[in-house]
Amino acid sequence: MGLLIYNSLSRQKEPFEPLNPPQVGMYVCGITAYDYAHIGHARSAVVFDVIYRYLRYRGYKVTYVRNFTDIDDKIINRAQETGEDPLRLAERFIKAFREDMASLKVSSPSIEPRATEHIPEIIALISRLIETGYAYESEGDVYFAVRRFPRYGSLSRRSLEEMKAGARVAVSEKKRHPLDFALWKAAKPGEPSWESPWGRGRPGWHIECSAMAMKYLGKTIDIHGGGLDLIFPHHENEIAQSEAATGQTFVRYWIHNGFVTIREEKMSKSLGNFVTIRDVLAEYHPEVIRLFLLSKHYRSPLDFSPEAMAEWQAALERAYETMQAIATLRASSDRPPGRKQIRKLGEIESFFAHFEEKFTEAMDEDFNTARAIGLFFEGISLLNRLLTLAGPSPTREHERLAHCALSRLRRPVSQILGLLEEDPETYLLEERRRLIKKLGLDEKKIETLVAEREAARQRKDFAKADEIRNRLQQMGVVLQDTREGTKWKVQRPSSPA
Ligand SMILES: Nc1ncnc2c1ncn2[C@@H]1O[C@H](COP(=O)(O)OP(=O)(O)OP(=O)(O)O)[C@@H](O)[C@H]1O
Ligand SMILES: [Zn+2]
Repeated sequence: MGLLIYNSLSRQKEPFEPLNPPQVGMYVCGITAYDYAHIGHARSAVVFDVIYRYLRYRGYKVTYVRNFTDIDDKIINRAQETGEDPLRLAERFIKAFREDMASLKVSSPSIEPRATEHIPEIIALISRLIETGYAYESEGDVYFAVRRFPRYGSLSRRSLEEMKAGARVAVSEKKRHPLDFALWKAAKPGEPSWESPWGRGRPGWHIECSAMAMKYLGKTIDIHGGGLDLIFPHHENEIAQSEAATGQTFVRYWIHNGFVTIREEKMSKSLGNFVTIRDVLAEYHPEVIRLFLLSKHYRSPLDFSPEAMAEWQAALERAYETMQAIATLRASSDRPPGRKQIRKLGEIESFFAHFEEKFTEAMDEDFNTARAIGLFFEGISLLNRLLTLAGPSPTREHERLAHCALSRLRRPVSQILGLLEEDPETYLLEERRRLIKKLGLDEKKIETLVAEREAARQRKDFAKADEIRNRLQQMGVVLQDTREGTKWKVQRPSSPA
């Protein structure tokens, strides 16, 4: 079966059939650049990054457009508070957002248009809406007349009356209907503004997305995405503006991601309950953040908490430990494995032979990353079982199977989810350093003690060696004597021994 996508418009899963396969046009509403992005914004970016990666993996040629809103009330208000030029302020936060995305290994969209660079397209679209009677000018503003568009409300499935009651829209003398929304706003003193047929002013928020989406992707686009909060009014308005102007279907599949919540409440700047991507990057490896963000189906709510982060951090560390153990596994015995072992190894081999198929089946079901991640960890458990079966003297068969299984596990996990892309040794060292810092330990001191114990063992002073081992243990440092010398690890306070 092919890819199924839950379409917010029909409220059901539909087979994905782009208009002109293998081309796919995808537009996602990006940030309004007036502050550092929070982990809710990161979810939207990472979810659509994985959708973008998966469509390409499935052979589609995707043009992915994600905009920057670089002129808006929120930007102007913030700039007034800081005394900065609004366009400079937006530029600063766009730069910061790009840095955050690079850290999180979010692939760059094909095009990242900005509202202020598309004023002529926006003006042309508004002019067309006025000509066809869908929009009207009022004292230098231009509004969209929602009553002229009978399908208004089809995405959120609400009537004008229900929307009016729910949205608590500002009543304005300038508007013919309370739900009419601004396409163009007359300039106020001191605000950035552009020339237009209606005098100087600036575009409203909704029209920029219609203008930019249609400029780069045509009148009908395959996928349009954004967070759940954008369904009404933003996406409802985008449909009205675009379809009124072209007479054609604007979007074939609407995809909306659920919220990152904090104690069950939407993480948002206005509520002040947010944690920036930067804050989280200071504490966790980017792959831990990606893993957390993909750990639930993209439409479900996802609660952010230090406990949840610690859980995924420990899980990913175990996966890298397994990878490291397999990377260093070398056959030390020439004999073939015993009969009982052969059966068990056969089961493991069969799981990995079908791994990619099962993984894509999960992703085909409306990008079910939660199920794909479940498979990933099932694979890690099986690799650990394989390591146990291999024991201290692995055969060539163990070595072959371990390496083959790991590469089969790693391929889709890395290509589609953007995980397991680090060198395991480097990853584990980095995580150890992070933990040492968090626990306030002294790495140099630990290294010295480990070396002193090694020296005591060499001169067969076992009492001294044991004493040092105990001291290290009290600090949470666990020693492992291997053929390549003594290795050490810091125990995570909450993790079981
Ligand atoms: N808590 C969240 N969880 C998931 N997605 C979110 C969350 N907050 C915002 N988004 C999504 O991130 C994208 C960029 O959002 P935008 O910059 O418009 O947010 P905002 O409304 O300014 O943020 P806030 O809601 O914090 O005020 C949008 O697709 C939006 O739906
Ligand atoms: Zn938008």
